Amino acid sequence: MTERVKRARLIYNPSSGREEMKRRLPDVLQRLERGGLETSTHATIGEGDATLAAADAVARGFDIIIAAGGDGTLNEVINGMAEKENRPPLGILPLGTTNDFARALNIPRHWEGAVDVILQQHTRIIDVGKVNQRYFINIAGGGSMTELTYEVPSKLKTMIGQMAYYMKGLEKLPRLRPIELYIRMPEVELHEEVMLFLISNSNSVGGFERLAPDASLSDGLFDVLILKKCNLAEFIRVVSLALRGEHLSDPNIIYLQTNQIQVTSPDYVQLNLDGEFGGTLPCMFTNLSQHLRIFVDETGQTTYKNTNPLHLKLPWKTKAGEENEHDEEQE
Ligand SMILES: Nc1ncnc2c1ncn2[C@@H]1O[C@H](COP(=O)(O)OP(=O)(O)OP(=O)(O)O)[C@@H](O)[C@H]1O
Repeated sequence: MTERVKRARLIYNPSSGREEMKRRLPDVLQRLERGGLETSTHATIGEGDATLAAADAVARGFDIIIAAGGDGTLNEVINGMAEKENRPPLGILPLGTTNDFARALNIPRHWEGAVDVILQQHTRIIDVGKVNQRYFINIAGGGSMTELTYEVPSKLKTMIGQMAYYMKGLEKLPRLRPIELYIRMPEVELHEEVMLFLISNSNSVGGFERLAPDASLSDGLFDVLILKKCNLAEFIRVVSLALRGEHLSDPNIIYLQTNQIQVTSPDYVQLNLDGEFGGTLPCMFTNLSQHLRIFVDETGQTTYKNTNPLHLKLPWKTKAGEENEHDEEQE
């Protein structure tokens, strides 16, 4: 009996990164189709649209959802899926500016490699963070500099990419100020003046690849990093230590793991969720352990080596119902 062809819903943000998806869409669709995935698309039109599109794709019974764009688009898609009972596996085409989450999962930055990872159909189950009624998969945070990611205008990111974040960061440096936080976890309670706090699910955040070195995407725990009140010189020193992954022993840093954390403040504190504005404190963060399946490369290596033709082991039959040749990928 011929296996049913799998149906995928590709939700893409045409404005992400350097607008690569606009140019690549026909190639992406052709590669997915040739790999046996019958794919329809939804181009997002603005904030929140990817959430609606993802919820709609779950309701319509798609076998696979694919999010193409940056961390913001990915976060919106997850928000449309996380509440649902039957959550199809999620593919990621990292076409944004930073793509922290894809980096943490070793998903190739190149569109062909990323499509091939989906076609291999190997998934990894990961934790999802819930904060009040919203969700994140990579990081939540508040305090100095954490507003950076949503304050940088999309146009500037299209023009100069990652550099836009550095420019905005420098602009904000002289205005650093501490916030007063009450932090409650099952293990400990803290009352501190802090520069910033980060609640991380992965170890790759904002281009800092060793920010939370013990973070695992599927251990049911958040890694909590708190930078205590300090002056500008200390702040810059800790940031440069963090770039090398050497910040954890600094006396200004508190580093903990937990599955639940409540954060309140008498100050007005905005929240950053996966790079997007996520409301304000107070917040309760809960780790939804092993909540979502994501397509990743089985070997942990980048699969993309060359352009066409496809030389993949496909775990399902193609649209025509033909057996796959199970070619080994070739150099
Ligand atoms: N058609 C659109 N035009 C402009 N903005 C859009 C459109 N569709 C969605 N958006 C908004 O763009 C935001 C940011 O997009 P996304 O994160 O995908 O790309 P990016 O900002 O380039 O990358 P990164 O987040 O990795 O820096 C989304 O959260 C969404 O609200």
